[in-house]
Amino acid sequence: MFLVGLTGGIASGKSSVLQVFQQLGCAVVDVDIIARRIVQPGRPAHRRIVEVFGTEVLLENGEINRKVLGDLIFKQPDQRQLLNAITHPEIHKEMMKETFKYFLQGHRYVILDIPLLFETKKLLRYMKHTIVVYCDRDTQLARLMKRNGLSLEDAEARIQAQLPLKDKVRMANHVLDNSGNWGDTRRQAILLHLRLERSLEYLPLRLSVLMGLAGITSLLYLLARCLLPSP
Ligand SMILES: CC(C)(COP(=O)(O)OP(=O)(O)OC[C@H]1O[C@@H](n2cnc3c(N)ncnc32)[C@H](O)[C@@H]1O)[C@@H](O)C(=O)NCCC(=O)NCCS
Ligand SMILES: Nc1ncnc2c1ncn2[C@@H]1O[C@H](COP(=O)(O)OP(=O)(O)OP(=O)(O)O)[C@@H](O)[C@H]1O
Repeated sequence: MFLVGLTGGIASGKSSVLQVFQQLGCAVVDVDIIARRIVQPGRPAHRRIVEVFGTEVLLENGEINRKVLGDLIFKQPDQRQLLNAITHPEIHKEMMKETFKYFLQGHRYVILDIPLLFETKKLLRYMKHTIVVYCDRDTQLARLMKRNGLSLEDAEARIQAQLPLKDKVRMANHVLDNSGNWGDTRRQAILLHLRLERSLEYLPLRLSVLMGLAGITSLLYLLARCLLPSP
């Protein structure tokens, strides 16, 4: 089994693209969903968040007030680091569990949507392929403001909290341009899926060619030893 890391910028279209892969039958892991699960009341990360950030970041029902915590951490890098230090180890544990479950189910590869794949770099070494979902900055800003109902200032703060998307494009093996209409992005994702599948077929083929070559070499060696007179 191999792993494919899907990443991009905030609101660049990662979740939408992940859904396409899921519809095509791929095993997918969505880190944003895991990040929401591990901060539910009663979980260790929830307790740590309240200890560090206080009860001001809670809703009346005890759940995390994501708007308040978001406004805090996207504007203050030191606060963001504190939150990352609490949540990331828990997120990684859950990610590994979900990926292992897919491995046991016999999936040959898993696509993981990891927003901070290139920022934290920790998980990069496990990825055979990396995909960046890109869109130009104005489109990203407009989609983020619309989806989250954010002001220009708040949306810009969220984009600034991550590496520039253009840098991520340079680091990726595959890039999906989601600046245009959704149909176009969907087509790009389907084509990439076919390429990934082909690379899977290629692997066993390459392995059998190598094993065949090794077999022929050993055979020739044995023949040479039998036929040639010993010194
Ligand atoms: C700050 C929180 C409460 C804001 O919640 P909100 O519902 O508004 O956003 P959501 O969780 O849907 O995340 C939306 C996007 O924000 C970006 N983002 C989230 N956390 C971070 C972070 N710590 N640093 C930079 N970008 C981030 C990602 O692109 C993510 O896809 C939440 O994002 C959170 O708990 N973040 C810490 C966990 C984390 O690092 N998640 C990112 C995946 S590793
Ligand atoms: N090609 C497109 N045309 C128009 N709207 C789009 C397109 N792609 C995505 N969107 C919209 O842009 C918003 C962001 O998309 P999406 O949630 O998939 O991004 P994301 O990268 O997963 O975001 P986040 O980083 O916050 O998790 C959504 O409201 C989505 O419906």
